[in-house]
Amino acid sequence: MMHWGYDEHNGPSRWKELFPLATGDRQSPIDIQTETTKYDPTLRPLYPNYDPSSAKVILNNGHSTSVEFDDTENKSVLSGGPLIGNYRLRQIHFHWGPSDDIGSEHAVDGTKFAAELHVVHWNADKYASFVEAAGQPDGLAVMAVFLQVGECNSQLKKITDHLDAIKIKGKRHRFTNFDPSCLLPHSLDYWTYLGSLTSPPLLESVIWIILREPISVCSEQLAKFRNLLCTGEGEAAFCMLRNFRPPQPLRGREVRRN
Ligand SMILES: COc1ccc(C)cc1NC(=O)Nc1ccc2c(c1)[B-](O)(O)OC2
Ligand SMILES: [Zn+2]
Repeated sequence: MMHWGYDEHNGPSRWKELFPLATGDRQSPIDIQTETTKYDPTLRPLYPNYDPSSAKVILNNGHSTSVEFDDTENKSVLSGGPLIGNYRLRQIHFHWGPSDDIGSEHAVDGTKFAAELHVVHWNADKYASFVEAAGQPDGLAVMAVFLQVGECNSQLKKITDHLDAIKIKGKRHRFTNFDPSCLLPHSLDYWTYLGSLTSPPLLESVIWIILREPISVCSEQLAKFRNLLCTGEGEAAFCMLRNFRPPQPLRGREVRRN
């Protein structure tokens, strides 16, 4: 396998050949069995507090499209929920599939959504950098939001309108004055569990916070994500039709809800 991806020859079923954590006991995503989630009265409300000027750039990294934020100071942070202290916003990105009936990474009682937004934060109270935090069991906090196919999402349009400019892998475009809270649903009720990155290096450093209410996305917007290329300048063009990892074994982990 030359470089990991989501095709038959380099996809999730083969990642364990290069990334042994793939078979670890706190891997993500998972299928959330809502009947076995445990209400925890000690869980606090989520408190996202983002400064739109932290947004810097939107890019195509060959595996997804991401908006990167200035994480050199605590300008945009997530606190509350299951978290101790402030987790600093680093980037947001999306996962989707080749058709509207699949695409999310986490599932709910076996049901997948059309796509999934990940809002990635790192524990800047305890660690000096994202990469250091990514190696620690309490290093990262990722808020996941399900995208349910239906009405076009006018807030998501701020992202999909820029995808043509970053069609090719490696392309980046200035993208500022953007507060990712605009992509959150009305309710910030959530499930939470301990897991991992869902793509290599699959590090087991993520406190997952999955919002229970989805946001909407329409087929035309999903088609724009699939129009991105996972190939670079001068390479044979291949579209980014899918970039989701299927659910992984729970291995006895508890999923709590507020
Ligand atoms: C330590 O990992 C890196 C080190 C240096 C660079 C430049 C990139 C990475 N990779 C990385 O952050 N992946 C990554 C980060 C966060 C999330 C995911 C993947 B996801 O599971 O999809 O959602 C949350
Ligand atoms: Zn992700």
